[in-house]
Amino acid sequence: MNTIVMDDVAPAPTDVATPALSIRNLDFWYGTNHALKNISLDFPERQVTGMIGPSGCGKSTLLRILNRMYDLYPGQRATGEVIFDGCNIIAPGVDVNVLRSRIGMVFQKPTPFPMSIYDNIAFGVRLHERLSRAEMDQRVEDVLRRVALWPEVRDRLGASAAALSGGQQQRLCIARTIATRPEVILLDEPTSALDPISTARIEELLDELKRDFSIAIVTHNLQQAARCADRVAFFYMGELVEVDTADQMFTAPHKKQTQDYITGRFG
Ligand SMILES: Nc1ncnc2c1ncn2[C@@H]1O[C@H](COP(=O)(O)OP(=O)(O)OP(=O)(O)O)[C@@H](O)[C@H]1O
Repeated sequence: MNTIVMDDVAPAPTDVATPALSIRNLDFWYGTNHALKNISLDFPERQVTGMIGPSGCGKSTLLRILNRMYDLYPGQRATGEVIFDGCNIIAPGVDVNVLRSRIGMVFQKPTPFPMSIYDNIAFGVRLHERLSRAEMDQRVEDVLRRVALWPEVRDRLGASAAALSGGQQQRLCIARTIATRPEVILLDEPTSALDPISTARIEELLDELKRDFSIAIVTHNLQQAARCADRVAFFYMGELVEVDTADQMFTAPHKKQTQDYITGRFG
């Protein structure tokens, strides 16, 4: 297992049995725009955590913090702690390449690399591991089977990934993400560009993947959050309003803002 850092930190108090990730007192700024305010949230191991809330409430911003995507942009700044494997991953000194192999990200629009189906998967693996050709072939097959894409592509692994359908491309992107064997998978509205059948297949896949991975998903689709998530966090204007089990959130949320949002009174 590659290590990310540097200084260990004391475990944070938590309300979940085993958090894969713990956010404590997190603030985030885009220049002077204070986009996230004092967020504390745990992501339980091997569960799906759904993040919901109206447009602009900070869901995607939070997801991008979790694998340090904001590092790429000057003027964006986070304070607080995100504890992963005993380290604060937003502190200086973190190896972001290792971090991104252990906390993988899948985007809204399928973003296969402009290369073959095989190389889309092998590319990231080669950055972190030295596998023989046979081992790499096996890794590619394993992850394509895992996302239920193998029967559709086994005879054309050398073909361009761009020739796949949108739903197939998104499953390839998930295969690419799990190929480096991360502990956490972040998904930012992964089905919003897909048809209902492709969406259902991705949702089934999430249910299967949570046996091995801890998953955080941002979605605008409340039915999707109810179907896929074990826990749901509701955000509003940069603040975390409420987090609870999906059952509780969709049947009897504690806060009025949550209730108004899930019953469609705003958003
Ligand atoms: N690159 C940026 N520069 C400046 N402000 C930004 C940037 N990206 C997002 N913001 C602002 O940060 C806040 C949170 O945006 P974010 O995209 O995280 O919200 P969201 O809940 O994911 O919205 P949506 O559901 O529409 O994707 C918003 O006020 C938004 O305008």
